[in-house]
Amino acid sequence: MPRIAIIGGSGVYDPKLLENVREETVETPYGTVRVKIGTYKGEEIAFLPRHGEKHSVPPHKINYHANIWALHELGVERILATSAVGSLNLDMKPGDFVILDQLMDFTKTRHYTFYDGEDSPHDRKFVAHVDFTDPYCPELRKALITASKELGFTYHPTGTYACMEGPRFETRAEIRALKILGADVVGMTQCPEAVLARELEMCYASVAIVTNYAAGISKEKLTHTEVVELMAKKGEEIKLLLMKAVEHIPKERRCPCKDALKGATGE
Ligand SMILES: O=P(O)(O)O[C@H]1O[C@H](CO)[C@@H](O)[C@H]1O
Ligand SMILES: Nc1nc2[nH]cnc2c(=O)[nH]1
Repeated sequence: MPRIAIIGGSGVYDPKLLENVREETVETPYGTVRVKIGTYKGEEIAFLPRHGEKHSVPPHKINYHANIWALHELGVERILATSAVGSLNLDMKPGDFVILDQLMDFTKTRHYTFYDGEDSPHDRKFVAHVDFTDPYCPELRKALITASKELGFTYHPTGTYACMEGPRFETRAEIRALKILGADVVGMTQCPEAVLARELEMCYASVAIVTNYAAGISKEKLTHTEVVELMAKKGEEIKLLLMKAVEHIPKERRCPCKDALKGATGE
């Protein structure tokens, strides 16, 4: 049973980092999910490409609920995710790794919780308001930071991610506003993926890979081609980083994630 999962974002579509890969189909109250499961140094790891293996699912159409619920069903406790981002911070250049520590949600049409009371399509029909002060697991962030350091990669130990609805890229004015609000990088997938993991008391952290400067900062037109091309170039490093990070994940969970529902339901 995999304790750890990797969710691959743009450019990270296959579990080439794993051996003896099999596929499991998981039925969830939100739909069916196919999850690859393999091993790395004897540790079972689940892998899920959030946009599908052929990048056929746009960010606003990803079934985040089914994905996170399926990983929970498989017994996953810890999720490491990649996300390709635009940078608003000149110190965070294309090719840099950013170990996210904060996020702001500017998405518009998404469904943000598992806890819809009586409308919930499962037996968790209670109301829950989870703490999200620190949206990323401190233990997983530490593992990603240690791995980045050990591998000698150019990385930033903190970064604030602004999640936009997409699928379009931002306007110049939107990036100007996000900069004032303190965003370092911008993407389209961390919300609701991060909070859904927290709602099921799973640890979640994301390593953002800067693929471009954001609209109005970049001198060039923004293209998804540029994003995928840079992610392909960084493929080997991303694989090394994720695997090294897995080696640093403590067996014992001593983080607040595992008790996220304590106090959240008013009980
Ligand atoms: O966040 P990931 O899945 O890496 O994808 C990023 O890349 C796409 C834009 O090129 C958007 O989906 C954005 O969120
Ligand atoms: N929203 C958004 N997502 C991205 N993913 C990679 N680059 C970008 C960007 O500039 N904006």
